[in-house]
Amino acid sequence: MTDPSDDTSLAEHGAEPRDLPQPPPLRISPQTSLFLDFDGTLVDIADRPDAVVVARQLPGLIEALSQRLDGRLALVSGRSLDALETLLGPLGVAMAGSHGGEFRPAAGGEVYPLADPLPGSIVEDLTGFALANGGLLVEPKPFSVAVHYRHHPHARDNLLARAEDLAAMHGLKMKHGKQVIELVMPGSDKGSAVARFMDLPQFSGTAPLFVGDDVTDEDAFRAVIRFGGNGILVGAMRPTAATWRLAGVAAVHDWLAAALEEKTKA
Ligand SMILES: O=P(O)(O)OC[C@H]1O[C@H](O[C@H]2O[C@H](CO)[C@@H](O)[C@H](O)[C@H]2O)[C@H](O)[C@@H](O)[C@@H]1O
Repeated sequence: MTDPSDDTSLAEHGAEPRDLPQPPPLRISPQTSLFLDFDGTLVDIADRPDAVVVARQLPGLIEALSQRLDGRLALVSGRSLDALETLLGPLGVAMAGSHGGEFRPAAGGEVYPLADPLPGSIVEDLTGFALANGGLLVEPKPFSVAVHYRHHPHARDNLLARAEDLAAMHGLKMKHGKQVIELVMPGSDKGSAVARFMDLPQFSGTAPLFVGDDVTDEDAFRAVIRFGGNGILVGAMRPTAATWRLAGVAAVHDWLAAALEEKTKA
């Protein structure tokens, strides 16, 4: 581990927080709805965004759970919806992408913007910065842009400063994920995406669970609590609004798969 943002910020908060218990088994019931983050939750973090390995059984597992939950499952990711479908295939589940900027309420249905498009000048500015600083990876998305410094740790502080300036100049939100700085259009985050899903008839009145690993998932953890649900942190313990914790991606897969097995046995 080379960067504290991979191990989201024990250092920033000083004292080590008390650990969280494991979640109870996931129950397939009309009161359950499920929101899943992608990177660090369903796939392990890799060197580059396009280098993640999607487990062969993962798309089928997500679709089967969504079917068993009668559509009360959504992926809520910082990635664009296009990037998610490139990696997972044309998945028949609800999704929100670009940190909540892109909202697709139904499998294969229309995509609604929850924010204004990111001005092209922001991507141009950051692309210039990336070239001038050794070639950082710039990942433009419809409502946000990510600049990855995983292979250029020396550029982190200058990138943070540049992104802070751009955020202040253009009224954008800045997010510091796992060795990535993202500028996001205001008006959407993972919490507002969860709230939009909870307005839909199939999610309404359920106790939502959100499973995520990153600091950008904290908005969603707080949102599910407002709806009477709980957050599940994935990975190492850190200060969090989550209630429970799973150790890593493999533990998430096991927890999800066990719910299907339980249902099959019932
Ligand atoms: O909300 P998520 O689904 O967790 O997406 C968060 C960001 O994930 C991706 O970047 C992270 O994963 C990469 C692949 O493991 C890794 O190389 C990078 O360092 C991580 O920051 C993705 O590229 C971003 O667009 C997402 O916002």
